[in-house]
Amino acid sequence: MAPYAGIVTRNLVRRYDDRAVLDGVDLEIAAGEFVALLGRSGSGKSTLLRALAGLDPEVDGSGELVVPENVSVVFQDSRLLPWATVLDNVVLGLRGAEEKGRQSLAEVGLAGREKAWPNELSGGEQQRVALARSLVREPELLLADEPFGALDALTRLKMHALLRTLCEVHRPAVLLVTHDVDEAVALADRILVLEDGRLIAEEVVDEPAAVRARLLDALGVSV
Ligand SMILES: Nc1ncnc2c1ncn2[C@@H]1O[C@H](COP(=O)(O)OP(=O)(O)OP(=O)(O)O)[C@@H](O)[C@H]1O
Repeated sequence: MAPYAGIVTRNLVRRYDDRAVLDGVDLEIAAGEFVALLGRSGSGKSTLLRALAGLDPEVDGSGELVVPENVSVVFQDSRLLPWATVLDNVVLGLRGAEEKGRQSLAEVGLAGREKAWPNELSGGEQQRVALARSLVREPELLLADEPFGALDALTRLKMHALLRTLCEVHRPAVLLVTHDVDEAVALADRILVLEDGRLIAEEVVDEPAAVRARLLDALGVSV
């Protein structure tokens, strides 16, 4: 059987000492689907994402944990290497990928900046490089942990449009962790809410205004 191109978890549990920070998470994301994960601070969002990225050896799925092999992760800070050019940051570890790296940089709007150093770029541009670095690997699954959290509001809106376009072209499964209800509604096909390590709500984004109101309610924000 071909490997599943999205995510499946069943009863995913992560404990710190005796406390279950992930407390039986069942999650499915289909190939090409864009899912946002909302939750209050401390609800376990980053813990779940780390587990899905294979970065947490302690996670315990007494059921199943299936993720594709080719996973890319984007974080809130771009994590570029300061001593490598923009292009080298994109293709680092990939042989013979310069041309693809250039194409990826063009896709994120940075054609001509290949030889720049990371510190010559704005925060938004650095996140564009981080996106190019992810996409050049043609991931089946893109995990993003508040990738736009440190950007100003206008840059964030531009990055939303860019990410949507890139995902429509490349069609990875996406799990985007965010604090921002409006960001989730603008970007995702489906939104999940995590509370104390459990998924407590799910919304398919069909009527954005109604979905937004229900999500705020699920998050305990009264409007
Ligand atoms: N290394 C650790 N040791 C002990 N507890 C931890 C550790 N890492 C995370 N936790 C705890 O797990 C819980 C979930 O943390 P996590 O970072 O996943 O939350 P989050 O929803 O991503 O929060 P935020 O939105 O603030 O980033 C928190 O209560 C946190 O204190």
